[in-house]
Amino acid sequence: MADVLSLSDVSVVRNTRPILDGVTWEVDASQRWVVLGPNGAGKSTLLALAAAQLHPTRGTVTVLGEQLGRTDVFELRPRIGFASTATDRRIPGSETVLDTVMTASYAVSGRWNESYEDADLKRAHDVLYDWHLEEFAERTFGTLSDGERKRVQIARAIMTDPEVLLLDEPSASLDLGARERLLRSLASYASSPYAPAVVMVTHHVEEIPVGITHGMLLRDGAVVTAGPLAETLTDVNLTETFGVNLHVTAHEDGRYSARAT
Ligand SMILES: Nc1ncnc2c1ncn2[C@@H]1O[C@H](COP(=O)(O)OP(=O)(O)OP(=O)(O)O)[C@@H](O)[C@H]1O
Repeated sequence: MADVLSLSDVSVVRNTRPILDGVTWEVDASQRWVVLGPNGAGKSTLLALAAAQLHPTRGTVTVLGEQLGRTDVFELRPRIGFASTATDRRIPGSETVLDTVMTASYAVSGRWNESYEDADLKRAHDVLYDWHLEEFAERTFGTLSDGERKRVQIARAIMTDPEVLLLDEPSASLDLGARERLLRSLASYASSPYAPAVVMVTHHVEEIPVGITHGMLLRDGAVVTAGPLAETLTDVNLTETFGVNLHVTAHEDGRYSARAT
């Protein structure tokens, strides 16, 4: 069994409709995955299962060796780094960037009465430095641009040294410069031998950072294909996934682009 994520014939049904349908997937600690698919394909639902935020209707989901439904998710969640639009909404706008990142140690949003260790403070400053956020440490989260907020969310997700990092559309809504800077930071993170397994969701092959090793293409809640990235990102697979004739180009620097034919 894969040591990070293992899904066996998993379905999630809402209003009698399967929004994930018979998904089987294994993720190892050494792998960095991208999940691609059109709007409504079920990507965020898949990530919510991996983040132990959701239980499957059918099938089994094992996260970091713990089977959902048979484990205390409140003990499991601190081992998972998760950044998504939903986690963004939970961060109070009045919180400083430093506190936003540091409160991750206590799996809370919003500083209250926790007492922080010096080690937490040092770790938070190190993470802010790595994600080019030092100058924002005392700024409040609500005053940041979209790109800065995305970086803070990722910094918060990795503050606790998670065993798996899950990122839902980390570069959505960013301008070109902010997207490229973020992709460079993600590539540098993903290429570290000390980084945990990474799973990121995106709509665009242009948003896949260098260093991603595996890909899953999802359409209508079902896996079109999954495996090593270069084998997954083919014209035929992308065309089937997105429902338009697509041509994908693998660039020499490890990035991808795609356009309709
Ligand atoms: N609680 C729910 N009740 C009913 N339908 C839901 C629920 N949650 C999600 N869905 C539906 O399930 C489908 C998959 O949603 P999901 O957010 O996982 O897709 P996605 O691939 O992440 O989409 P997007 O790219 O647009 O963010 C969508 O059609 C969505 O409307």
